[in-house]
Amino acid sequence: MATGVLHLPKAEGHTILQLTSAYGPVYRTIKTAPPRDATTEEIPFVDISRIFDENLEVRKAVAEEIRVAATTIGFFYIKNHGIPDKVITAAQAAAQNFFHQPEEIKQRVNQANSKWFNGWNGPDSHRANPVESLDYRESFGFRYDPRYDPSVEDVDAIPQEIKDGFRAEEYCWTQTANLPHFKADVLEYWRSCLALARRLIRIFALALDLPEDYFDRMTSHPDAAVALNYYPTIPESAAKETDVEAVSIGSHTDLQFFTMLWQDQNGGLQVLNRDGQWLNAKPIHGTFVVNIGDYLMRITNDRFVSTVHRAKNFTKNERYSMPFFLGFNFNEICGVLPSCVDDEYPAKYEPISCSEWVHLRFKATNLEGGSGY
Ligand SMILES: O=C(O)CCC(=O)C(=O)O
Ligand SMILES: [Fe+2]
Repeated sequence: MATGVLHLPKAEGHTILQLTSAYGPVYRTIKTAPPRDATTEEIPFVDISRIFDENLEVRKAVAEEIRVAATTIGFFYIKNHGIPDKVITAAQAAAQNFFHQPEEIKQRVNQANSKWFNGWNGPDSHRANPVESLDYRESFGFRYDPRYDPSVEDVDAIPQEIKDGFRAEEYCWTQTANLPHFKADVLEYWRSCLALARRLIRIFALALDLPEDYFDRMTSHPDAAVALNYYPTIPESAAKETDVEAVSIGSHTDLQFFTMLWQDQNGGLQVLNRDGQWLNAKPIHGTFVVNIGDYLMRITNDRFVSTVHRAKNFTKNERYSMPFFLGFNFNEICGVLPSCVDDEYPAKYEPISCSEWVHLRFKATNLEGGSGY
């Protein structure tokens, strides 16, 4: 797959990076200069305690900060997000307990047995980017289940067309029941992220000059997934390889609306800016990193950018991250948003359902994608 890349023209100090997208392979020119730390101008901090303010003008001010970040780098940190430390710590401990188990126990919940990409991905099972190394990563992922969503009063009353899109599998919990707190702690994290994401999506609506509740109906039963990522140290021998770059998770864009990523203090997340320079998005205690996904980029007519990122763990420690991915209800069909078209910029894309979108990307990836859905 990498061979096609070599025929593309390269400028001095640059190289070409191939990426997978729902539209097929795409290419970016990137600098060969080593990654450098992002400045706060490049990846800004947004204090989101203000999204709970009663005053619309205050919420609009937050939306404006998010609009600027979303239209430039496509990444920002959120602070004062209100998710209690103890919820995060418990979920991270649950992840650690899970990944530290012998392989035969993790095999019980192997994603290979799943219909819908739930469960455990073992070492060497995924390659997020076709021209980089296999991911030095294990992960555990699970998807929206209305029974665990506190905003759902009556699961039976959910319309059939929405139910048809549910992709949860209970085996994630029955096959991990040997860890007594795993299900409770991981689901508590998922629920906290879901509640925050539902508030944030209203600020995204404001940032797009839409009524604040514009996306509410489309996210009543959303494709909301958590991945627990476990990254062992990349072995030195792999780091020395020159023909293929060793990565913890290869260069990719996330697929859906937006992602909220908690990462531990080890560092390793890198974000590709518009100049093709890799920036370290260093861990900052008490924050999440939020990034725009491909679906949001599409429905904003490319105004909001879905930015390439990857992770590399070259520390001596094992690294954990816990992204929460938000998409629309699976049956929801969305075209380019009314506020993102005008005479000068007509809609570039047809309406597409969330499920079709996910399907396209999985097809393009040969099911080798990152956890970024
Ligand atoms: O672990 C990280 O820092 C990034 C993870 C990620 O990009 C993903 O899971 O989609
Ligand atoms: Fe990602």
